[in-house]
Amino acid sequence: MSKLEPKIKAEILAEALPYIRKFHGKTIVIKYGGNAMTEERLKHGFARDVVLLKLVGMNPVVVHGGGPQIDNALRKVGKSGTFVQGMRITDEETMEVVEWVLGGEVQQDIVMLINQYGGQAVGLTGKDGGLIHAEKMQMPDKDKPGEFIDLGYVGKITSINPAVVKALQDDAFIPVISPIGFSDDGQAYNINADVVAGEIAQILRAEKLIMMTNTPGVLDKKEQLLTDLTAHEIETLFADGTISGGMLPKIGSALEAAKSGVNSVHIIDGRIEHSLLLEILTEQPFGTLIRSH
Ligand SMILES: Nc1ncnc2c1ncn2[C@@H]1O[C@H](COP(=O)(O)OP(=O)(O)O)[C@@H](O)[C@H]1O
Ligand SMILES: CC(=O)N[C@@H](CCC(=O)OP(=O)(O)O)C(=O)O
Repeated sequence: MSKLEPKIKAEILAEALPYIRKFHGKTIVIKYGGNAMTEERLKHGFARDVVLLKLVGMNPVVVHGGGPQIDNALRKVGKSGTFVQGMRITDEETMEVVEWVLGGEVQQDIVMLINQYGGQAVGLTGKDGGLIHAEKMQMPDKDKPGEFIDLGYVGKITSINPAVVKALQDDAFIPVISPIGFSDDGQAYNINADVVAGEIAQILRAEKLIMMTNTPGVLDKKEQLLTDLTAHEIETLFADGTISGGMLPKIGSALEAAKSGVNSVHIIDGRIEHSLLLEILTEQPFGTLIRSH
């Protein structure tokens, strides 16, 4: 940016005006994936962008992940992560690690950085204000019809109470949500962060849901970026195996959010500096747009 001529810099800033006006007062849910926060430079850029969005009048709500960070912590205690359809099998010891990595380290790191850049972030887990109620997830076993795979303490969201998030937004705070849900008896559950982001976006009637990850967006079998996907095209990608691993819950949640009225849903490359600003404040198409039909 500093190498650009002043005229071009000014044009880029002026280009942002209609978007600032359009999204003023609107809720933007940002899923910040663990794969997009592996470098310090990216984390700082992300925090600055979130603060900028808040200062120009938008209401960013951050839902963070931390899959790679959980993997690192598990390695230190001699464990390795096992995933089934993008969900981590979570035994009791893993759940403890998930709680301190997500609800502790990762969340507090993001809160601190946002505050460092002049924002007022507040970290929440599902326990705070009864935000995320969950129960044990039952995942059907594809190979054994009628049977389920035991994923341990992986949670399915039963309800979301957005009151605490709304109160914080009204008070100029930036909520930073960890994907940990709780049952009535106080059991913690590990929930995929894409699923939480999708449901939070729906319940808050967000204008936008942006999922920041470590690919340019959704890729086809030849690794080419798919800039735009309809529900029907997504079904085909699921069926022919183009989508796998962590992209399964991501696209599933993105599509659900689009169908439930979130105006625009995007999967973007969080490894590109200021990718959030590029998506929200410029004309340039960026990543994959998920359409409801
Ligand atoms: N069709 C696809 N297009 C892009 N990425 C895909 C696709 N299918 C599977 N993936 C995988 O999904 C990953 C992103 O999901 P995930 O690892 O959960 O990231 P995050 O931490 O951002 O949620 C990519 O790094 C890639 O390995
Ligand atoms: C059930 C389940 O898989 N939970 C995820 C929660 C973190 C997450 O979703 O992180 P990313 O967004 O970085 O992938 C996990 O344990 O990795």
